[in-house]
Amino acid sequence: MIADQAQALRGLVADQRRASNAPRARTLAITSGKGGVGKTTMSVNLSVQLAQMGRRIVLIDADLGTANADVLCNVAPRGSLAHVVAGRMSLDEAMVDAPGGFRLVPGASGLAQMAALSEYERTRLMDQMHQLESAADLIMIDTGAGVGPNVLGFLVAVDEVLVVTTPEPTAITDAYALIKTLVRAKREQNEEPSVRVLVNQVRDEDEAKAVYDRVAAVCQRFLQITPRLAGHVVSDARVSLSVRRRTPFVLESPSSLASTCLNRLAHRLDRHAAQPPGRSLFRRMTGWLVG
Ligand SMILES: Nc1ncnc2c1ncn2[C@@H]1O[C@H](COP(=O)(O)OP(=O)(O)OP(=O)(O)O)[C@@H](O)[C@H]1O
Repeated sequence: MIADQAQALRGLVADQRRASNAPRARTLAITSGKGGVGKTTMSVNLSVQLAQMGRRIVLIDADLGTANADVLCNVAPRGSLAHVVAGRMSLDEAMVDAPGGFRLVPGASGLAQMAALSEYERTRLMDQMHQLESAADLIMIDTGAGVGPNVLGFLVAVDEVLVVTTPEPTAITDAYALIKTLVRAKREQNEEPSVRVLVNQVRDEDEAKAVYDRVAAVCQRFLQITPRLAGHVVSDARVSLSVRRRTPFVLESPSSLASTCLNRLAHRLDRHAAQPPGRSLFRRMTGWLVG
């Protein structure tokens, strides 16, 4: 049985090598050091905004602790990442159409640690992820907060990491701790991560710039990297209202200050996404998933 699975995996890797020149989606993980900073709210609204700009967006809710993107979007999940991992559904079957035109793979709060998956489960997840790469322009992965093994595996595998923080000192400290862990993990593979910082719940652009400067200064001093500023989103009562109404704020209040910020962020990320991608998500995940 194990020999069969290993053979299947080798076949899969060979297939992907052959297909490595095919166009593929860029991959972006949205993460945070501290919980509750607005990571999921930003993931959902960014997905809506980019979809409305004509991009094919898939958002995977990989927050295994508190998966709730489906709740924010008010969609009824047919299945989740747990069903995909268990082999009961394909990623395509688990995906649901979400508001604004993006597709969502609902999360699975009860899913075991990725590190604890069996070889069959890992192989299956890799295969499914790879199939997705040619069916989307951008795959966004909403990870859990902090730097557990599940989160780190995704962060190391994607093209780019968007770290969400607020001006709270604890959120800033935790954002730095997460970037530090990511930099170390990437350097073990002789790579440098591409990190952007999104400052959420600020008064204005000046406050966002001050928060970014603090994060960038410690990163430069202790890690010798300079993360880029992706943008900011102001603290806006319409955001929490839209969360309660389970409608993305960029749809419910398109002319609000928060929506203006989100729009700017989406255009900036989209410009960046136009650049040619590097290694595929599948290839990057191989090391992590094969273990
Ligand atoms: N820009 C903003 N203005 C006002 N409220 C906001 C803003 N961004 C997020 N919030 C509020 O912060 C709360 C937490 O947001 P969210 O659930 O997206 O955080 P999270 O980082 O994904 O949390 P978790 O760690 O639990 O996954 C929500 O109630 C949301 O309404």
